[in-house]
Amino acid sequence: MPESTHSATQSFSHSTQPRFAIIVAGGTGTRMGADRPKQFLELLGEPVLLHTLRRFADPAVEVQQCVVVLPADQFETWQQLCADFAVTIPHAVVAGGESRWASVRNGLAFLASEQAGIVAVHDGVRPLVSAEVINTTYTAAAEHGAAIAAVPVKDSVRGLAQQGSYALDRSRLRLVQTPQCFELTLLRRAYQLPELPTFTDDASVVEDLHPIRMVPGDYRNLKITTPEDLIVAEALLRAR
Ligand SMILES: Nc1ccn([C@@H]2O[C@H](COP(=O)(O)OP(=O)(O)OP(=O)(O)O)[C@@H](O)[C@H]2O)c(=O)n1
Ligand SMILES: C[C@](O)(CO)[C@H](O)COP(=O)(O)O
Repeated sequence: MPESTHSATQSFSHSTQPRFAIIVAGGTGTRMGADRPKQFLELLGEPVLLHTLRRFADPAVEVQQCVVVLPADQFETWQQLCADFAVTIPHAVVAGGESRWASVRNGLAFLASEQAGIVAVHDGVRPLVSAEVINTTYTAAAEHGAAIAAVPVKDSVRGLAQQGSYALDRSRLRLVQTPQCFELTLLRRAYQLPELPTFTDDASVVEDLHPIRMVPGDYRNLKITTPEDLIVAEALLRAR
């Protein structure tokens, strides 16, 4: 596998490659409006972030190294939660940045530069991700260089016009989830580019360098963003 290339696309080995995970939990959860960042709120008695970390510690997923990105002022909170919940899952903790983009960049910088393999970026607030979705995304990225989980749009969708609105063809749209998996050197190159003002996900950082493969996500893999998401997430966890 080339360490770096100037061509628009690279070809990647189909063989099993080492797997790394960056779990981004460096946000403050303004839309949740809770008394603490939403990654520390409890679902069925355990912090959201602990549920998420467990998903990546599942032996069925075979992740070699897991990096958790946290707000710099929340290290002690997490340390205390790990003690309270007797967490023994090995993971590194790295300080996040002002934006999700900066948090991913910091997580990436932690992974040793000589490492090669596939890295998953996953939201710390998507605690319901299944081993199947994680494995499918890693496998597709090992084959194609870049793969993300996504689901078809179920509702009708309209765009905003200067006056009124217009219908969009939902069959050509997908809702993007995490994990988003990439060949490590590709993601490193992408995160050397300037931060996009429209940034919301890693695929948008990589797409100018390499095509993004979409693999089936899961409607249950919801992102906890606003208070009603906690109710749905608890119901889904109970149904597991
Ligand atoms: N500076 C940031 C901002 C976000 N995230 C993480 O990116 C994921 C998705 O972001 P989002 O749901 O927007 O989380 P928050 O930024 O915390 O929420 P809000 O936008 O409502 O403030 C979350 O796991 C969040 O912790 C991060 O690591 N660093
Ligand atoms: C990456 C992501 O989860 C894809 O849906 C999402 O874009 C991140 O959430 P944000 O609220 O836009 O930061």
